Amino acid sequence: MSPAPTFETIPETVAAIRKALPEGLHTPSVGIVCGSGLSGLVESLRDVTLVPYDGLPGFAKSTVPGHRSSLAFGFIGEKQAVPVVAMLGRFHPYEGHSLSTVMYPIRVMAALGIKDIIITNAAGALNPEFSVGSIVVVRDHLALPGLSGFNPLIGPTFSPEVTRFLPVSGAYSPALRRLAFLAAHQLGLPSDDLVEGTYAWVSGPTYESPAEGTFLRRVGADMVGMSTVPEVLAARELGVGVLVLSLATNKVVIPEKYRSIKEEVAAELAGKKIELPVEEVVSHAEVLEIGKIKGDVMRKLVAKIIDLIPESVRDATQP
Ligand SMILES: O=P(O)(O)O[C@@H]1C[C@H](O)[C@@H](CO)O1
Ligand SMILES: Nc1nc2[nH]cnc2c(=O)[nH]1
Repeated sequence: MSPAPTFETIPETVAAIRKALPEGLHTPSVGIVCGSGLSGLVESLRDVTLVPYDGLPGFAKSTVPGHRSSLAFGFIGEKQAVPVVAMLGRFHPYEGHSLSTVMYPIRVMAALGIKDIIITNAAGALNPEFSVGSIVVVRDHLALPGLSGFNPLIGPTFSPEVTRFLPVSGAYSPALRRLAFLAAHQLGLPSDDLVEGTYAWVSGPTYESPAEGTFLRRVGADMVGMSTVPEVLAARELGVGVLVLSLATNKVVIPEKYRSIKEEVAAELAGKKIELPVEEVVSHAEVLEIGKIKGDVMRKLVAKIIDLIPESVRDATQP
């Protein structure tokens, strides 16, 4: 595991990034995090400058297929040219990265000047009403590792300026969530394409057992994934407005009734013909495939949302 970066290295990282950038991109106002298979969001950017993570103090390398390892700086928007920075690839604790490493790029983007951040991820749908391909505007989270002793903010506070006790009841900006639905309307997306829900953060890298899926659904989660919440906390700690868009790449297996091998054997011994159920298995390849199929919709949505953020909001710290 790379040594956990601290706030002391931020100025050094910011200086290294700015050195690689043309003048107009030194202070991006919106950050984007591209989830698994969603690095194509970068195609909305104009006049792109890529800054590889390699060589940036405090940055690690993403080891997950579907995650590149670069920051992309550029402009987005039809109405206005909004300077943005996108993370093409994120860090996950299951890769062996410390939680400080996972949060570090968010803290660097805040130091560069972002006022809002749009965090995307690929996640499993627990809510039976959601379809594969639905985009979920996250309204709340269940931080399972946080509740069990691995809150990303445990330890010395990141800097002397941030609060020790961060409230998270309003972490997901209602103003930005509203813009997401307005943007979907303006793009003419079918109403079922964009839904609202609660994201459960688990450590991974295993997908959920049927009992775990059942448990998470019963305690109120609509989606489950292995990222995002540490990034949300890091952003909120620094007053950055947060919007999370979760792409439902698969349905989590939640059995109505467990298959009974005992009953199957009894039926077989009694000479009865039985129909064996098809076993559903989630795979990262399937996750990436849905990312590819829905990537263009996600890209247009993110670009439209950024276009709709009024300058007054981008220039002020979100409530
Ligand atoms: O980085 P995200 O949260 O988009 O990636 C999800 C969670 C795991 O990293 C991976 C599992 O398929 O996709
Ligand atoms: N934990 C978890 N993460 C995912 N990322 C994409 N799909 C899934 C899933 O089903 N479970």
